[in-house]
Amino acid sequence: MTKTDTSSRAAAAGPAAGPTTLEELERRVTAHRDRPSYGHDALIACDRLVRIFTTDGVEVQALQGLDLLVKEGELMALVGASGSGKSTLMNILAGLDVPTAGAARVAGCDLLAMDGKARLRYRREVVGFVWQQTARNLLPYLTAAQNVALPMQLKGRAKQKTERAEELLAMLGIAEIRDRRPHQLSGGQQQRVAIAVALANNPAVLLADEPTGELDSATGEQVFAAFRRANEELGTTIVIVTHDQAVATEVRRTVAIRDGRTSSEVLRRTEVDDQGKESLVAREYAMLDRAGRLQLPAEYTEALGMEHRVALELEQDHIGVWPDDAER
Ligand SMILES: Nc1ncnc2c1ncn2[C@@H]1O[C@H](COP(=O)(O)OP(=O)(O)OP(=O)(O)O)[C@@H](O)[C@H]1O
Repeated sequence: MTKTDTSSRAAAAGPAAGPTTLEELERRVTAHRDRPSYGHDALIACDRLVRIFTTDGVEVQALQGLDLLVKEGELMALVGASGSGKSTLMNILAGLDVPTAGAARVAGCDLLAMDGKARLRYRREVVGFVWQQTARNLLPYLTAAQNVALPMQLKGRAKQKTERAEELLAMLGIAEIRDRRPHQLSGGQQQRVAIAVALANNPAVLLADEPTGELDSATGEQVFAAFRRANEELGTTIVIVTHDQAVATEVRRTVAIRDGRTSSEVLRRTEVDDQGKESLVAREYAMLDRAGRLQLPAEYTEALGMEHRVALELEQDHIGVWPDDAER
């Protein structure tokens, strides 16, 4: 696609591309200037996030300008092929790693500007996390209730800790295992205790990296139900990285990451037909990044033989993308 190509086609596209008056231009400039900043109302806002790893002189760009907004109270899933950058993003959001460039803000905390003390407070109080490896989430010599109480003790909330630990275990349906140590629990029970631990200090965000990865599907469902419960009862914002199709399709929003960027999103909503029958409707969206770049799904471009150059047409309510017709 060349510039001339786009503008000549756009010029032919009718009213949307019609002549522009000075007033119209001024109005657009003012509207642009007065626009709220990117992600101003989001709880998690990643803006052109870059993470470059250098090992033995070789650079790997794990995140290549990733944009992501998550609203307060959302329960959403992140999916993507191995190596696409999911864990890198989660480690940054968890405050365990620092991005190379870009901006990332979680619950008002600037993840690039925090000093060591602020980072520690962030990890203890603002975010909670649940890892795939069940053993990584819990201390083996403490009981379930003691594991849940520990983060509160570290924060200096020793008084309420026993009561809150029991409340959380009960909410997640595992009150009866409070006095057992991790090795006396099933994988699913361990992950539910891990969720209670992560929720102990009432974090703004709960992050989970493949939390059902080591579990069979029935147990995975129970663990996912515990996340849903936490989201509904406590209003905690939850981001789950998953390969598990069942989890990915159970949430209202699934964001796909490809080559270190968010590439597409599936939104699901419940529709009620004339007979009052409910059904879940899913729609896939492509992501337009802040530089105006769009990743077209490979199966679409391959089906139409689109490779390097495509033709664009601006219409009143959509933009058309056509295979290259320059040589015809
Ligand atoms: N500490 C590191 N040092 C060097 N390269 C790294 C490091 N961590 C991640 N990478 C590289 O960055 C890219 C993204 O890795 P990441 O672990 O974020 O992917 P992922 O989507 O979580 O994959 P998976 O689903 O397999 O866990 C990969 O190419 C990986 O090899």
